[in-house]
Amino acid sequence: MSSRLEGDAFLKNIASQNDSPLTHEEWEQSAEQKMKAHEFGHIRSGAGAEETLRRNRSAFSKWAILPRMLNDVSSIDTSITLFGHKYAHPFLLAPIGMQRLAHEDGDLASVRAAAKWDVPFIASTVSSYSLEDIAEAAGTNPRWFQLYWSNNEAVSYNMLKRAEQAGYEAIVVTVDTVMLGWREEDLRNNFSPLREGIGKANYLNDRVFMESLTDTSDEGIIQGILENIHHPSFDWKKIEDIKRATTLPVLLKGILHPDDAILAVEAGIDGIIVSNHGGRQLDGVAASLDALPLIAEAVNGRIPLLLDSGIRRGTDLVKALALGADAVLLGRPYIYGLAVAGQAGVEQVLENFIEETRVSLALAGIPDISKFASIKLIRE
Ligand SMILES: Cc1cc2nc3c(=O)[nH]c(=O)nc-3n(C[C@H](O)[C@H](O)[C@H](O)COP(=O)(O)O)c2cc1C
Ligand SMILES: O=C(O)C(=O)c1ccccc1
Repeated sequence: MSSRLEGDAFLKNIASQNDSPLTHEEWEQSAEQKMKAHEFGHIRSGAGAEETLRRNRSAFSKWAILPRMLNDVSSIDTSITLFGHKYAHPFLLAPIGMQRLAHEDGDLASVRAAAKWDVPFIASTVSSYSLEDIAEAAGTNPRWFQLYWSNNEAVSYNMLKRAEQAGYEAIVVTVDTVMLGWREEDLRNNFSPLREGIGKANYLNDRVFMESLTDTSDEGIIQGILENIHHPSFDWKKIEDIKRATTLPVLLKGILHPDDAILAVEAGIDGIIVSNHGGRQLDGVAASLDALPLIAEAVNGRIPLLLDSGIRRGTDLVKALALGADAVLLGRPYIYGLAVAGQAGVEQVLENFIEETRVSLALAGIPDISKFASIKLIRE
């Protein structure tokens, strides 16, 4: 796939000869054509009646930007600093499990594409390749590790240690998935990628997990994963334990209520990812964009706020940052790139997102991200 954009963005956009999909909707359509219906359905769908999935998009169109003019935007600095690390762009790749559903090379292709554009990658607990293999493919590119708590706590702590040893820079603890949401698409198709072993790499590589099994057949391993990943007794006490167990910054992913954001700050948490898991967990909850202003007010700058669920283009990023986010996560869009064309597809999706973000920041009058306070949004 040839590069759409090289050199000056304006001239490049006009001269583009690239015939790959452009919008998120086009990538989604191409992915649907390539994939088996139940596999595509697992990625696309939300929980329940998909109210939240739809709301994640409509929330963005309810806000309109009041850009600033005459700010000299000839050079745009998109870099941000989180936990003492400087990152080139104000976005990261969201943790998405079982990427082998989309492409054989799975997470390895995604992390290589991320490395090409200096975009940090968040590896999932239920990845298709182990966190060590993903780290090796990342090379020097920054990566974070997303932890799903295991009922066998020793497995969780061992995964934390492995992530530290493999050079991960932060731990993302997902708190909205103590059990899977009511996923009607998967129920209809009787499909569970976890049951098919597509997300087992981190467990196979975990000495503590493997030694805990009485039955180490394929079936015994899957059973062990299912028993560990269903963790309804997860609570704030364990969050404090996790915080004590690692030297890395710890973020909570899946916070929507401002009071939970305050508890997170009080527990010494280093960052919050405002998220509703892409509408895949509790249906009917607020769009993360709508929860963000309340959380920003409660947290009052004490720790960084990230946001995901519904980010599809550069202008979405501008709105999220204007409402108080320090950075956003890109989810389904890069998985569709992966499904359509492997690493090259993810590279193309990221390149378009980076370039649209750059143009959007320039036209909003924001030459560098620290100037965000100057732009306003109005609610339609
Ligand atoms: C197929 C799929 C798998 C996911 N797996 C994980 C996961 O393993 N861990 C996690 O914390 N979030 C997971 N998520 C949620 C994403 O990290 C992110 O919150 C969500 O995709 C954001 O919504 P969006 O993709 O619509 O923008 C998954 C999402 C999808 C679509
Ligand atoms: O599909 C998901 O959204 C997800 O996060 C997940 C987590 C564990 C097992 C299967 C899916």
